Amino acid sequence: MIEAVGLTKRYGAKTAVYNLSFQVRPGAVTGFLGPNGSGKSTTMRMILGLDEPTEGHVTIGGQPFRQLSNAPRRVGALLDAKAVHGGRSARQHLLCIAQLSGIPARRVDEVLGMVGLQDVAGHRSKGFSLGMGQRLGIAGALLGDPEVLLFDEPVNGLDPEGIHWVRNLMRKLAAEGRTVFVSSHLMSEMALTADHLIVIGRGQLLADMSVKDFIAHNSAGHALVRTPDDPAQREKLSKVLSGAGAGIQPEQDGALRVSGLELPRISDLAHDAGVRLWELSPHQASLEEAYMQMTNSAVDYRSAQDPGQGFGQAAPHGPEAPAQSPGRHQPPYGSPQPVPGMQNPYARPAAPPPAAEVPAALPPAAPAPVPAAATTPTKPEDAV
Ligand SMILES: Nc1ncnc2c1ncn2[C@@H]1O[C@H](COP(=O)(O)OP(=O)(O)OP(=O)(O)O)[C@@H](O)[C@H]1O
Repeated sequence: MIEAVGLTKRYGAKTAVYNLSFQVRPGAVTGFLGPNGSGKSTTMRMILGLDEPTEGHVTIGGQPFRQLSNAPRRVGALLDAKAVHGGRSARQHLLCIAQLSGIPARRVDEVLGMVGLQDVAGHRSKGFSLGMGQRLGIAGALLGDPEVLLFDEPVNGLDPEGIHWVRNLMRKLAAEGRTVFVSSHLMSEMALTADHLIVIGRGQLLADMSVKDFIAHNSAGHALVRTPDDPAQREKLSKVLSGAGAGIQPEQDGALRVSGLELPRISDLAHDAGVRLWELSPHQASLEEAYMQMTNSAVDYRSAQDPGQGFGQAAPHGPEAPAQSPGRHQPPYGSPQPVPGMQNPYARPAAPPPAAEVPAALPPAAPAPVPAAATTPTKPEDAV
């Protein structure tokens, strides 16, 4: 098991990770999610003893990585697939690691076979594609047959077959009882791969729960309502539903996105108003929508022209949905539910501040405010 307690990392004035506490348990794939620059790699480096925490600590099996006996056989990691001597062949690269770690040379051919690189084992890695490089990195992580595995963006650059293969590999490793911690930007992929999620934004913990609970707690479910193609009918229904407390958002195809009311109530109100419905369907937010909703204010680097802007946002009209009864899994067509015991430091305030403003809920020692997020598509350090 990996356990982080109050993990904080500051680089000068920049707080990359702030007060992170979580556990990564064996026998499951735990997805590590967060927008660019949210502190995922920094956290993984601290787990692996490559960076010293400013505050807090992190252990693997109860001990800091650097104090583990026989660490290469207990922990395997893929952090940066490009960190390979390009002049060496795949086999030579893995042999070097094996020799340094006291791992028998025969294991090299085993892992080359496991990742599908056996036919190019003698080729120099500088000629490898991005996907082949990822496979070589994964082979390096598997070399010591470790019980704890960390993968930073393992599907980066892989084709669909490769992504499918990584998914199955992660699940197989977890089924064998290993601790598997995987960071990814691909939400849809995490939905298929991970059992549990740890989500961070600007270095802080946003969620630590099962994939199922994450969607249920963070999705703003809504109903799609379609009337006959008559603006007067649509207008009439909008007024009636708004009057009953619903949030209404017109869709481009003429349908209405209705939040805050149960489907039967929408149906009854439409019937009482004499408006016929051609469609009344529930919409369950996907993991991607739930994630976008949660991290929306925690995105450091956003394109100035975001075609997905507005995606997953709360409906602009009407009051918030009434509080849901505890224990319900699916919020019925309302706003995201607060997660018990979990504070979202980036929760959207009632009147959203300008993009570059610091969210009001941020604690004093939180990461520094982000400069001009809406116009800075690249990391500040990239410009140096
Ligand atoms: N050595 C460093 N010196 C200064 N700042 C750093 C250093 N390493 C990371 N940072 C900053 O800390 C923050 C977190 O970076 P980190 O690479 O951990 O994020 P990430 O979630 O892995 O991002 P990405 O998904 O883009 O890889 C970023 O703002 C980054 O610029």
